Amino acid sequence: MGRSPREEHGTRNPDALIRRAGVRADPNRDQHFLVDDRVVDRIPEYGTEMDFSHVLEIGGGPGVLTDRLLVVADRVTVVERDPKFADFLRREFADDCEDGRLTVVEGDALNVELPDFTACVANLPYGISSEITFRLLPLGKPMLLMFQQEFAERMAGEAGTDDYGRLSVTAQHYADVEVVEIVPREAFSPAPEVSSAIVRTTPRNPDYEVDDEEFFLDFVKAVFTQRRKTIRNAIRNTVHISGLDDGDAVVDALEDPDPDVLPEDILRKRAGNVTPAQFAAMARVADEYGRGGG
Ligand SMILES: C[S@@+](CC[C@H](N)C(=O)[O-])C[C@H]1O[C@@H](n2cnc3c(N)ncnc32)[C@H](O)[C@@H]1O
Repeated sequence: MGRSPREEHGTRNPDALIRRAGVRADPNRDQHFLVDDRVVDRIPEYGTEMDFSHVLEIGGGPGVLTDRLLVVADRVTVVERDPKFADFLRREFADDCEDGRLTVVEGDALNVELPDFTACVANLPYGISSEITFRLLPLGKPMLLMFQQEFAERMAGEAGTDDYGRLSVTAQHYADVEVVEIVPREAFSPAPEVSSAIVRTTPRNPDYEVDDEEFFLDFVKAVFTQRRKTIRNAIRNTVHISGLDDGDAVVDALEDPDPDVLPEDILRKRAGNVTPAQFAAMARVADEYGRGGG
């Protein structure tokens, strides 16, 4: 049928793709391309439970991952900001574009309109890791994303560990987050300064209740800005961030918390030891006693 070279030769070789693209990678524009075939081959394998009918890829570059995604997905939409790479992807995968199996969207992944995708798989531009992740997570789709290792571990961090922080609570509010593979610098060209890690996110409803999501996320952000302080002081000192009208009233209400949802010493704890469910319970109290003059 004269389809893509994939059908005759299997998947495309990363070095050959980069050579054919003929564009020098610019690390200042978050361009670090995967060159280790074994890593690229494993990425979709972490998503065997995912619905790959329409996969979104952010940052296609020379198309190493795009090529693998076209093997496992019915359809792929790739967003690429650099016009030279977007143009290359359209040429290199011309057959897939013509068939409607690949759509190349040229633009900034933070602003473009995203399609109605079923899963997202990407070796992300690290400069926008946080912003793009929090654009995608609320959409409730499963994802396999490559991050800097430290960022990945903070996303997956559990209460009581060094990695646990605002990023852990907010990411895990939307999904279960697992680090599935650490990827060494040498797997990329040019090699980035630090190791990377592949994260799998599986959307879920949290096992706690939040009435006002925006306030909950602001409250978590506020308290973590003072992670070395006790919760008592952190709540009082950060009303300008959490948006509370009366931090003292919240502290008073938490002196004698509901033992079913909060430990009696919650005010003496520090943010790093407070679980997401406990944050949610505190946010409910804060909402009731500390907002709107209530
Ligand atoms: C880390 S590279 C990954 C390339 C390729 N997927 C791979 O694994 O080899 C990130 C890619 O994202 C592109 N990029 C950077 N910022 C972007 C943005 N804001 N929106 C869309 N693409 C972006 C870069 O041009 C680059 O091609």
